[in-house]
Amino acid sequence: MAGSKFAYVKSFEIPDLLLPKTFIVARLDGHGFHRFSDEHGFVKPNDERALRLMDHAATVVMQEFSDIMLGFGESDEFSFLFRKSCTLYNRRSTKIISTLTSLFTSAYVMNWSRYFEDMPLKYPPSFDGRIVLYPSSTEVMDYFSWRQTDTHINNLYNTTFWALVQQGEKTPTQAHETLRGTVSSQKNEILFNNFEINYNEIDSRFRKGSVLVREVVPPSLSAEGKSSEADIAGSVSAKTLKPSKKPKPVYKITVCHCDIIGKSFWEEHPYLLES
Ligand SMILES: Nc1nc2c(ncn2[C@@H]2O[C@H](COP(=O)(O)OP(=O)(O)OP(=O)(O)O)[C@@H](O)[C@H]2O)c(=O)[nH]1
Ligand SMILES: [Mg+2]
Repeated sequence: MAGSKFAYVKSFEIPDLLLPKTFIVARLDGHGFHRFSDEHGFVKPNDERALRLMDHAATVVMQEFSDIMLGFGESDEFSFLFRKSCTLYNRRSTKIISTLTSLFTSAYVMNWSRYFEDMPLKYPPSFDGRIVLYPSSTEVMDYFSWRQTDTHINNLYNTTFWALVQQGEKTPTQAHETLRGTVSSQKNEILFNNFEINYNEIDSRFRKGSVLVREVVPPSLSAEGKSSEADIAGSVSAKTLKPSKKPKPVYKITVCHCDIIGKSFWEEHPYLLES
């Protein structure tokens, strides 16, 4: 319909470009997962199948979008960090977040039966998505520390709550009452003294969440790395005027459940915050 008398309506579409040279963080969150987890019989407080499915969907997203350097997931949410120089879709905000959210959701649905073999999907799950821009690496590191601290706080609370209900035979109201105003050390004591649970021995997947890192594959281990090196050597020996190619780094995505609070994780992976 370009050129028709109706085409003026296009001018109402306002550009929504993201500020250049800033870190893009996208966070997706399951919509109404309180009900979704109940209806699909998620184990309380943590369902390993559900968490692995989230990791799988996030890996699909990171394989598709090579500008995403890091993912962090807990419960029904996943955060993704894009490299600062990312020019994906000319940094159009809604194009990025809608494509990301829809790919994550379809990957979640497509792989559901791998993780929930005996539980058919009863209705289509959905996720919301948002983008936040951060000006420097300090805020990016603090963002991920914030999410992992949240994982810890929620998991310690939920673990203690469900121990009181499932093993301590308290009603949910009584369990909430017992936990009201308690600090971490008191919850640890309740777990240890009443249920012989050492919180630090609980699976790190539950305590720390999932960290998906785009790892650099050393050139010697990557076929692409080798060919890039050959390109450089070739361009020098042939004495052509072609610009010499920098070897392209080759990446793989690894999943771990490590500590990302503070600086040491980032010092071990400095390229995550480079341009
Ligand atoms: N049993 C169980 N429930 C889970 C698990 N992971 C997530 N959930 C549920 O998902 C909810 C996620 O929290 P929210 O995102 O705040 O709740 P929500 O219902 O999704 O609400 P909105 O995000 O606002 O739509 C938790 O409160 C749990 O009810 C799990 O491993 N086991
Ligand atoms: Mg949610």
